[in-house]
Amino acid sequence: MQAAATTTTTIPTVSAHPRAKSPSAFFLRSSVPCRVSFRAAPLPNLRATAMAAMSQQLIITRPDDWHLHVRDGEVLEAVLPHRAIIMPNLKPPVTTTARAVEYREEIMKALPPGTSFLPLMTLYLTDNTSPEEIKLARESGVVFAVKLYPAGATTNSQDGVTDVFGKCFPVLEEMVRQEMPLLVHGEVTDPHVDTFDREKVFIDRILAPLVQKLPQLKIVMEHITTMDAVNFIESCEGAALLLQWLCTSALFYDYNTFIFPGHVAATVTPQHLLLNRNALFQGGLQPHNYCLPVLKRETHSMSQSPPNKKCYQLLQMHNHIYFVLMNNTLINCLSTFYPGQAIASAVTSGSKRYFLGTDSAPHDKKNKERSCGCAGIYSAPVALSLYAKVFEEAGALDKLEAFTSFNGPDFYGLPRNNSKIVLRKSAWKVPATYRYSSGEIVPMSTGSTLEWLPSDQTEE
Ligand SMILES: O=C1C[C@@H](C(=O)O)NC(=O)N1
Repeated sequence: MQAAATTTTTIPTVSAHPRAKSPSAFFLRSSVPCRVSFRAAPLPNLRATAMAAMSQQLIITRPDDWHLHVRDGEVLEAVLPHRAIIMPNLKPPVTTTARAVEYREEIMKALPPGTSFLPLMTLYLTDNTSPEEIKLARESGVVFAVKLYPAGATTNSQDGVTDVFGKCFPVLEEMVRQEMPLLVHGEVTDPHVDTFDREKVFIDRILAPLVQKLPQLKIVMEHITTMDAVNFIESCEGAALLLQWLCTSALFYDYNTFIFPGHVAATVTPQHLLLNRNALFQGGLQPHNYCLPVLKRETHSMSQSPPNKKCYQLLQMHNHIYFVLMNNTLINCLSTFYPGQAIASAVTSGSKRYFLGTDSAPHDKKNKERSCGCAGIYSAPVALSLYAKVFEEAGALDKLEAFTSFNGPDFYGLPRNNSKIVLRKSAWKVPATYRYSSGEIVPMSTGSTLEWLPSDQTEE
């Protein structure tokens, strides 16, 4: 089982906010520009002095979470954070605007008075969702996006979509008209496709054709796990840039009349940056590292060595050419030449196409450890420390804030948060479990020591 499980902590609650010193407290409230400062701490007061290890700190704009599961009932109260896109895969799922409005109220009721938290609600797309529902969703002012789960792809996805083009196309067209983003769990569920290939096949069969058919649709590929996904995102970006360049050149008149496939972005979880599939089997079966999409090969995630930025830049350049040539072989060759750390390289490169989405998915410990355990990793309390670790190891701490706090709101056309948080270079131990009223939840990196400690910016 997991490494050293020694301490237990009460699960961080919203009421702990905004002055809480819990590592989870970084996630709350909203609001504009920023400053990343990396500096020697001035030891402003006694508390700071007590933090002997504190020698560096980062002040960044308060992050958001663009992919979060807060559940309902007791777990909802236990895990609620900040401004976040709230996933709709409850039991039963949030398939209508009316239910989304209700669920939002439940979330707001779970907040202590005075807490400013903005839940951005989503609709769960089914084969039977109607274009009228999308209009209602837009009119409600509450529903922010629509989530596509291929039926059977993950937790509570049995009511998801069975045939995107056959059953949902009119709805997707309406989403374009309503400027409603589509959030995608990008895995096919075809039993003949190997679990580890499901993301790649989804891109080939669904996502690439969808971008071609509806290039105006804003799409976020959630929790990407493979180099294939990075290539896809870069290809869309490359094609958009190239078309823009061609159209602004003397050959074409008004490039605004053309539609660019530049509306595709991705969220990335801490686990898909830091862990590979070995983490599922190290020293025995590790249910708390099981999530969907499942962890992938080392070549897709982070390695011990820092990602090679030169390789990434080359890959990006070739991708742009590739998109023009539409030649699959070329990209496959490139994957052979530049293997490894695809996701970490992309995320830490400074590209605006990637942003923070933890997919933090709490399940009670007993539901994770039973004979058929649930998929989902509870990362909310540790996520920011882990993202900081990835950027630090890549020598790219100066790009952390864009990933956590700018790229998401910029892509969605929302204001950036005003408030700041502090990340101190100060070792802290992740509790073995977080308790809530009916049980306990094991967090990612349980029992281990992390180096970046987030908290609200309360002084100076
Ligand atoms: O997409 C998802 C859903 C999530 C959950 O538990 O809701 N758990 C996962 O591992 N992946």
